[in-house]
Amino acid sequence: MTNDLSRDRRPFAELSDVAMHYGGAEGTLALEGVTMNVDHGELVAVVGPSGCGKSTLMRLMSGLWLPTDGGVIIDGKEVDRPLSIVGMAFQNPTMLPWRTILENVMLPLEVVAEHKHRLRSHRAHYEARARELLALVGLAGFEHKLPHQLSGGMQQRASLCRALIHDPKLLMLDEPFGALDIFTREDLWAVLQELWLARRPTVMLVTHDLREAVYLADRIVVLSARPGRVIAERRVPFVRPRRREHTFTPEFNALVQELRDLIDIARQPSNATAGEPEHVG
Ligand SMILES: Nc1ncnc2c1ncn2[C@@H]1O[C@H](COP(=O)(O)OP(=O)(O)OP(=O)(O)O)[C@@H](O)[C@H]1O
Repeated sequence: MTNDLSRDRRPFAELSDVAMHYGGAEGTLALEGVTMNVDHGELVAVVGPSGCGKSTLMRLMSGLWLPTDGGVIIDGKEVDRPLSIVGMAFQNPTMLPWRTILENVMLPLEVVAEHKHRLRSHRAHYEARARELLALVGLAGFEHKLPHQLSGGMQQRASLCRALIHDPKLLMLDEPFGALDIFTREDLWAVLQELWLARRPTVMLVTHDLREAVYLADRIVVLSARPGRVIAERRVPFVRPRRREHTFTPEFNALVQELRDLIDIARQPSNATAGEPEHVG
């Protein structure tokens, strides 16, 4: 009992002095000295200059790569292999073109060993869950369409459902709305917020869009230019659910501007090896 309680008090994700060196000593140092925690159910956005190691951070947290230095602990366990408790969505929704939207959403249940068994015995339950998610993102009635029959924004909605179908404890979103027009993107911020509020998975969101980070995140982590280090963190104080009209308030825009200034500083090469991160909020 005591152990369970103490485990619950631990952050959900703990990164300690993490470094990632691709291709050995002569290769690319993508991240260095990254130390950060993420709480259970927290939505953290990671921003930083292009190529600073944001996607690398996501790969290390999901166990797709192992760090060359330091440690990553997720949900109390050292990460030493790809995690099955992760759901992922990327800039490109990568739906399998020959499968219907419903079949694409169900895909993670078929490929992750521990879910395969459950799918066999509880197919009706999972299919109902897939339909429920699709309805939540506005895709009721499109279950039996093929991906090419949907717009990019609709495919991205479906890919969020696919990332959530197995109720992952950790949702990794790498530029999920980067390829979409601004109107669709803003619609999907609201959709994502609703999905997150419904079940509260821990979410890591990589984005180049600072308005997106401020709209969605509880906390924003700013990385330096490569090798990426945490140079600042900002807590986002705005109440939820956030709405589009909030993005026009002076407080919202002041935070976006502050992040923009931090990234400008981060982009200067001399700041890639800045010292202790600055924590605010
Ligand atoms: N598999 C790999 N092998 C070698 N180098 C890699 C690999 N993946 C990434 N890198 C390098 O590591 C650095 C960080 O890449 P990463 O994709 O993590 O950055 P990013 O911040 O996500 O980039 P962007 O903002 O452009 O999406 C880059 O210099 C990249 O070229």
